[in-house]
Amino acid sequence: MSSRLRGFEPTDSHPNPKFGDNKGKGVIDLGNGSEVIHIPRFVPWDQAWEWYEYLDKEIPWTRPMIHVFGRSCVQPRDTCYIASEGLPDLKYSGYQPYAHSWDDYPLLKDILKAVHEALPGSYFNSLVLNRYKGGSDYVSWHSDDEPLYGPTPEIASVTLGCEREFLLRRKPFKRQASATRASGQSLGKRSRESLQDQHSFVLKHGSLLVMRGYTQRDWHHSVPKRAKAESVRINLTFRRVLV
Ligand SMILES: O=C(O)CCC(=O)C(=O)O
Ligand SMILES: [Fe+2]
Repeated sequence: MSSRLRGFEPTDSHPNPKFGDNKGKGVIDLGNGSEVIHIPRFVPWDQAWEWYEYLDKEIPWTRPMIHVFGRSCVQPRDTCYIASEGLPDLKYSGYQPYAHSWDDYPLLKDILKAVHEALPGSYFNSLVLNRYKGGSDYVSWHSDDEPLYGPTPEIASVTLGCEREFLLRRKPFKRQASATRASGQSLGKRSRESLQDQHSFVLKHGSLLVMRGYTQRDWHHSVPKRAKAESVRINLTFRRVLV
């Protein structure tokens, strides 16, 4: 078994070798204008491994110092930032990543094209890459609600390599909304479902997950530590910086 397959088995095959095999696509209505789309088999298995190998080797990964709750720490995963020219700078957790050019990584342009094709009407001009070297690398609870993305950002996230759990947790309700929730018996089944406070997704090799609408305003997300995740996961989150 090749080393890249350690810990992975292709549990489902790809009958359709094209991108955007939407079979198994799930749309999850989180309520109040927030929505998640999950396409478990966005990229064919072998193609996804080619992308993984290239990115693992070619991307100038860094592990910067960040500042959260008044403390400095090393970000618990590798990262890299790509952005089109002329966009305002991204800054998060006191860190301003250097914006690399799409032109230096032609494969990223191909991946961007595939994502645009899977999501008609979308337009992404920047990309945050993450590399989780094992189960002790993680991203803690946060939302990508920086003003430069606007009030309803669409964020498309591609997973390559080791599968990891992705959690969404509703931010605390505002007073009026929680009163509505407390009187839950008057709500229909669909409304009650949409008031679920936490969702979990297993993001597999080659999958695509999209957060839309008010998901960044109303929900936090995280990729928690997992002792059993022994190998590397690369994640690409495509975003649109407003100009
Ligand atoms: O790795 C993931 O699936 C999520 C990464 C993330 O939330 C981020 O880069 O903001
Ligand atoms: Fe995020």
